[in-house]
Amino acid sequence: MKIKICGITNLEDALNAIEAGVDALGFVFYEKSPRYIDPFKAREIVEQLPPFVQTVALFVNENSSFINQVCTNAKMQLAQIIDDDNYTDFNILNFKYIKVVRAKEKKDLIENQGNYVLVDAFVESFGGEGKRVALEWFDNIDCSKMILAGGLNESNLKDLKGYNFFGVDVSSGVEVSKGKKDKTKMINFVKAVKEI
Ligand SMILES: O=C(O)c1ccccc1N[C@@H]1O[C@H](COP(=O)(O)O)[C@@H](O)[C@H]1O
Repeated sequence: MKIKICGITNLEDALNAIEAGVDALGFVFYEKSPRYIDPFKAREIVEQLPPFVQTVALFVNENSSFINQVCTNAKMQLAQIIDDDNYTDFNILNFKYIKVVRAKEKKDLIENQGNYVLVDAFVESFGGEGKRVALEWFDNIDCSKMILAGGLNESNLKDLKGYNFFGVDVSSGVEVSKGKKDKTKMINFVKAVKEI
């Protein structure tokens, strides 16, 4: 199962996450988030990373030229896009992307089966609040292309057994405070994923 840690704001956390064994690092380019990072500061971090780690740029209701510009400036490889208001024209994006499904009910999952999507719990602030998606909504759903986010931590990952998620994404569950990751929590999170 692939593992992404989101809300990276500094090099130390990025390197600790990689040492723990994650596949992808997320950078938040949504200015209202406490985990926001300036694109050029993100680039400085990215330039010091080892190979084979995917860099993911998170956007909330942004137009495609902004997304292209930030991904270029910050050297991002994949855009993670919340697009509730249809601001993004996906046809003119220069980068690979994954859409975020902010799940409010099981129907939201049924509609997105078979596509690579990141499923997060619906929260007014758009994410990073530790709120979980009701796991029973995934019963009888094909989760093999879904990345689950929302309220995951080292203790509740065992609940995902049997669902066959493509990946998991975490932010607050591995933090000491908003925007600062905890090395031990990241190590334990990765270990717990491998035990699923
Ligand atoms: O992390 C944020 O601050 C954030 C802001 C706006 C939209 C999304 C955000 N984070 C995403 O939310 C998921 C779930 O976070 P958590 O694990 O429940 O704290 C996280 O994986 C980010 O992709």
